[in-house]
Amino acid sequence: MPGYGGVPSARFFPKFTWSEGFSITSSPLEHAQKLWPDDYSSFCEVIEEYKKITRQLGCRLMHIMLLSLGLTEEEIDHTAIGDSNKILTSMHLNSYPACPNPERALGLVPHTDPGLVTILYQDGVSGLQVLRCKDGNGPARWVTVPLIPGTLVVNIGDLMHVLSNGRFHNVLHRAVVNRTDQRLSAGHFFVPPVDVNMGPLSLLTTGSQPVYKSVA
Ligand SMILES: O=C(O)CCC(=O)C(=O)O
Ligand SMILES: [Fe+2]
Repeated sequence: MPGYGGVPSARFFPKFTWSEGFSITSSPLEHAQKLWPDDYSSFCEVIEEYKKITRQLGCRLMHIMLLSLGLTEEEIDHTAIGDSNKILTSMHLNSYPACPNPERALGLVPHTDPGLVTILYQDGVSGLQVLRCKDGNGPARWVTVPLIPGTLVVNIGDLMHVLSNGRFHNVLHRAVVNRTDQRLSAGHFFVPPVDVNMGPLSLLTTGSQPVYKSVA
């Protein structure tokens, strides 16, 4: 749902979620006008500009990812995400206020992003964690993503995992909160056009079984 609100998946999780957010599907104008009737235009301008630039970045990144899988430019054109003009995106702005009891709360429950890729901006406070699988150094554990000023985080979503036949891994992640600082983040989510079937790229499954079925 566009506009101000909480995180829908929070209902299914035993811990309290300590966050609020603002979802933007097309233009933020209508909802921003309601929240800040006298002072919405600079917010909308910044969001539109950020969306435009990160949209180009996300589409370019996905193109490079497909090239890295061995597809030619022509083969990319024929994939479900070959026409970048048809890629759909939405944004979610997250606020995690300082929390008096951070051990008992999470900002965002563990999840994978459902789409292709997500470009995530974090302000100056860390809190994003990814689940590192069990390895020689120990059992599965949550690892905080280091906050590097001036950088964006790119998450691989479920549909990119499927499209690449499991070559690009979607990552289970969550957001933790802390006692002293509010944290802000902004996710820009990329999904395929609505009318396409998403399955493993046939070029990646010749000679072997697709790991995933197509999803509509
Ligand atoms: O706030 C964060 O660092 C994570 C946000 C996130 O995972 C999401 O919005 O899907
Ligand atoms: Fe996420």
